[in-house]
Amino acid sequence: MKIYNFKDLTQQELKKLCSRSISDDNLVKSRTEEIINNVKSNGDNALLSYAQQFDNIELSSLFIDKNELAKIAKQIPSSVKSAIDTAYQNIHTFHASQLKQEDKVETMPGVTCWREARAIERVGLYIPGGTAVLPSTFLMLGIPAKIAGCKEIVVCSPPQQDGKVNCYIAYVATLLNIEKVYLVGGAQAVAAMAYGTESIPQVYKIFGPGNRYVTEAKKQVQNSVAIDMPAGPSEVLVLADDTAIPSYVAADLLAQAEHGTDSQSILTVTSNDTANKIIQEVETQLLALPRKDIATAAIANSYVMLVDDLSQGMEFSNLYAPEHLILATEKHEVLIPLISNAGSVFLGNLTPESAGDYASGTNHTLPTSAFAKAYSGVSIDTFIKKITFQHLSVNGLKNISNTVEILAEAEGLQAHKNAVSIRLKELS
Ligand SMILES: NC(=O)c1ccc[n+]([C@@H]2O[C@H](COP(=O)([O-])OP(=O)(O)OC[C@H]3O[C@@H](n4cnc5c(N)ncnc54)[C@H](O)[C@@H]3O)[C@@H](O)[C@H]2O)c1
Ligand SMILES: N[C@H](CO)Cc1c[nH]c[nH+]1
Ligand SMILES: [Zn+2]
Repeated sequence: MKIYNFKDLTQQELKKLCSRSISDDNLVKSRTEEIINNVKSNGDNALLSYAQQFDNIELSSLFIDKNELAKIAKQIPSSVKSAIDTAYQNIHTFHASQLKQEDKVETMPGVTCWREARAIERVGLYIPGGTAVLPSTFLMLGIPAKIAGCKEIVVCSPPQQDGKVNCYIAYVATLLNIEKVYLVGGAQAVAAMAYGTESIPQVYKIFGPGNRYVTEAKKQVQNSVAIDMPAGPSEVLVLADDTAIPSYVAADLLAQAEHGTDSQSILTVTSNDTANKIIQEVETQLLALPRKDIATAAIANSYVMLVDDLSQGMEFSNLYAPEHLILATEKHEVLIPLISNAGSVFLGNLTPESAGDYASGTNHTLPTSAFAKAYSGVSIDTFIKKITFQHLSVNGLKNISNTVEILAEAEGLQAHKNAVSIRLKELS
């Protein structure tokens, strides 16, 4: 891993190090555009031919229905079933706690304003399945969608080699009472949910992480459909000092590196000595990983940032705005107020990022590519809209009328003024 020293870098150099751009970004953009246009024009036929091209499978059906999902789900080993059940409970508990009704507010006597939440009626969930099938993502998206009360939940995930989904995905589908899982991956799945095809219903909002094609497609369809956020290749920034445990930090860096060759794991560290111990551990642990090649490529795409102290480390972290921030230090409490940009934060040496990936309860669908500067991770809020309401009593109308009439006149909008005056006249 290349080592940089924060205080030696110019603003321009820091900006470049924080950018997640990759040399073939333009190629991904144009291929994605082509895929979206093809799905728009050719619907299901385009989806079937992409399944052949990208997933090496000739599909006889574009979906698996509820009955078949229930049959496949029975193959799940009991240990995995109970791990999914525990994760389900924790994720459900944390997300259910986010459902809150807001108070009505009287802004002036007789003028009452409030907001009420309504679920987005039709949502589309993308469950990644290219380099690894992620039933955990199905839990992370399906549970809040159900709690929020979304009526129609469309689920897309790439097909397996047998033209079906695996038993973990099928089991989660049965837990969530999902009608169908569509066997479509990549940019084509996003296009299908954005515009609809003969088989796949058009939705109002698309959720879920994915590779660069999926994430680029979500960005490109935004003129027709809402999206949760850009949630692309996984990334982590670990901020470590001399109280960090090198083997733990190395394991955390590798956990995100094994997701994909374009993942990034950044070590921000207060001493050269700790940096070297951690790098050594990364090299050792890497050799034992089954996904060694993927993780090696991601580590080659990563780096170490040396900082003078933890607060300078936080300054860099806020610039980088990581999807995951791990504070590998005993002094994590005092750093919390300094965090301004991060998707999800893991505090202290005993809190591995994998806990949040699977089972602690927080959501693992999080903004990448520095979008943590402006977006939050998925939560109940992502699946609802908030509608504002207002009611004016007689007193309220009298109290507000003068202000509205003067402002309407100032804007030259006579009809706006009339809408108040006509009511006021009736009252006098
Ligand atoms: N940010 C988050 O919250 C979060 C959460 C979980 C996973 N992730 C990320 O999701 C990603 C999952 O990626 P994945 O690839 O394993 O699965 P994926 O399901 O996102 O993508 C697989 C699909 O990509 C398409 N594809 C593959 N190569 C293509 C090409 N050359 N041209 C066009 N389309 C192509 C295929 O249709 C394939 O079915 C990883 O990068 C992981 O780090 C992010
Ligand atoms: N780390 C991923 C989010 O970037 C989520 C995940 C799913 N499975 C394992 N990890
Ligand atoms: Zn992960």
